[in-house]
Amino acid sequence: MKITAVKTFIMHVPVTRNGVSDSTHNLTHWGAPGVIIETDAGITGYGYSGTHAHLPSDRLITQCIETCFADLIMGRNPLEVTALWREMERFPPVQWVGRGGISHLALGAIDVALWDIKSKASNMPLWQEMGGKARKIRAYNTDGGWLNWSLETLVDDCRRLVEKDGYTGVKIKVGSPSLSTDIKRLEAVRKAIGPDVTLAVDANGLMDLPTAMRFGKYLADADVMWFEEPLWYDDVISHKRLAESISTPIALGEQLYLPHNFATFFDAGALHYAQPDVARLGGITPWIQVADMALNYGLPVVSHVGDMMQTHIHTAIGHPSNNMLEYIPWLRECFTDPATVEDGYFLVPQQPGAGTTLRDDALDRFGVA
Ligand SMILES: O=C(NO)[C@H](O)[C@H](O)[C@H](O)CO
Ligand SMILES: [Mg+2]
Repeated sequence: MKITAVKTFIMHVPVTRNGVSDSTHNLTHWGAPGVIIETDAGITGYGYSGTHAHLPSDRLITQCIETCFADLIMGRNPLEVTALWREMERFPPVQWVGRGGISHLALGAIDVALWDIKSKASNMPLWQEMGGKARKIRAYNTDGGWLNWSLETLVDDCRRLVEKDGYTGVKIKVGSPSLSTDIKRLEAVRKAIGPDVTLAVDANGLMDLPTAMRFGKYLADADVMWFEEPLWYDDVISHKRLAESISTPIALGEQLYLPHNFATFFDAGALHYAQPDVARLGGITPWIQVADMALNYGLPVVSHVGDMMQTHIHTAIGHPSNNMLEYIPWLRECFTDPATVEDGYFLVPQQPGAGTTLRDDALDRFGVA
């Protein structure tokens, strides 16, 4: 099989109530800069990364695909996924300008598209291509917990997700201007959802170490399952100190671009829930490396969903380190096989491929130049 065409796209899709915030970001749309790879076998692969729909930087990602990586893979056999990933990841001119960031968001889109082709060529869903078997993955919902929600909306949304929609886990954003506000919101949500529902909090990297340490007591009292991205993303030492001073487990990974970054955090004992994201790490190929590492440290993987679950529901089923996955519904109308939750668990995808095949109308509806 040979690659015959590499075409890029950018989609910007509206988020819930047309605007969500966490401690660090405000966004009206989710960005999906991606790639469509055609082959001489008539099999087409789709892959994309996840951004905050900032068009100039989205264009840097698609330009990196078009001008830096496309020539490396044109005419090549797409089934040689790990070899092609290695060549692109260690392509000297690109490696020189950035191991991580834009080059890895671009690489991730391509690698996912190649795994999409590989799975379609085997006529299998990716989770089966990875050697997995059909199994239930529990969902937790982030979409009711945004920091710009009023206290009333936050409590109503989280209660509805549990009582009406059947979720057994929710996550809320923290990192308000004052810790007392975070504590009030945390306690109100725990009261509304009851003691048995999984509750996680996510600071998106905002807090300093003493504030996060102070918050630890309240997290324990509210039986919070994990404290996500409490501190600045690259600060291994402080995460290690925090992990040693509070009882609530630390979760992070959505901002880590390299398997080596995870190795450093694992080795330091600075995280407990690993959240690798194929859309940020450079694809499924390095995601498997990180998930294998986590397994051997006895640490669970609960991926961040920069892809809005389409590929991560496959990798979660396909890798034994995963039993749970984030759910955010924003991109469901873009795909032929949208990730779906019923009674708190993800349905097992049946279509061959990596879950990334676009509906015919997706680019007309959400495509931006
Ligand atoms: O942290 C997250 N999930 O765990 C969310 O992806 C971010 O909050 C969104 O990208 C909005 O910035
Ligand atoms: Mg997060």
